[in-house]
Amino acid sequence: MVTGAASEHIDINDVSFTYPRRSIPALDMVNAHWPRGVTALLGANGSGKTTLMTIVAGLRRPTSGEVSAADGTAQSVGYLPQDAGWPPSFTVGELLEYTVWWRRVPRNQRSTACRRAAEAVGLGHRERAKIGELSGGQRRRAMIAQAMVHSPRLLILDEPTAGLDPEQRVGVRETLASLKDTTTVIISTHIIDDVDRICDHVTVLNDGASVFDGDVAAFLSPGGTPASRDDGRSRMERSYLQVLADARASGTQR
Ligand SMILES: Nc1ncnc2c1ncn2[C@@H]1O[C@H](COP(=O)(O)OP(=O)(O)OP(=O)(O)O)[C@@H](O)[C@H]1O
Repeated sequence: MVTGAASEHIDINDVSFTYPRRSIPALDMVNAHWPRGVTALLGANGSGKTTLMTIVAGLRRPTSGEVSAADGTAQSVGYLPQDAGWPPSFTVGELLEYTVWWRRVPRNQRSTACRRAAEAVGLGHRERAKIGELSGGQRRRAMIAQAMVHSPRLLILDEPTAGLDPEQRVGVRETLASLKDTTTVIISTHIIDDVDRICDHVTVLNDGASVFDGDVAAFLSPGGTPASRDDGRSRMERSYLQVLADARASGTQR
């Protein structure tokens, strides 16, 4: 459960989680400190990103450890699950109106909030379109709008740019970058370019353990960038692979 703390950070302290009927923990003593701005949560399939996001979003309790957040942040969370579903007969506008209602946005701010969120994801002209009739990328953007329509202080997005075309991805990145000053945004992604463009902070999970947690500058020079610069990999990719190689060499994996 997320508890209050005086700092602006989200602090993840020794968080472990084991799914029922599983012997191996999905998260094993994870520590991270997420500042205001955009944090990328990286890691291979099955490394524990979704599990950690659901715990920070307050949807699961850790088996042990705790997550603490600045006062008020824990009550103001937006969450986009990886497989967000919604009744296909809802229109984009209805989805947003329903969300501001149950998120208790003051009545006189609701229509502005809905319009802003729809425009932020490039769906300002599609408010009357049914969710079920949107393309996959448009539907994803509608769900991002739904996660942020109440201006949460903590916005957690599980693979927000997956399935988007390059133009849409740029649009979503710009939207997230515009929230940097007011919101703690956590995104999980397999798209390293996303990290390079908008993230301030990086956390890498490997087999349920946190193997890197720091700002982008530190991520780009984890003990020296690998020697070869002609391997066709970007700086970010080299750093990511280096962090994983170091973790595996030092046995920080199961
Ligand atoms: N509902 C569940 N019940 C049991 N085990 C689960 C459940 N959900 C996830 N796991 C296991 O927990 C571990 C972490 O999974 P998680 O979905 O958090 O990883 P992830 O990093 O988000 O992966 P991906 O990049 O594929 O989305 C995996 O070993 C997975 O098999």
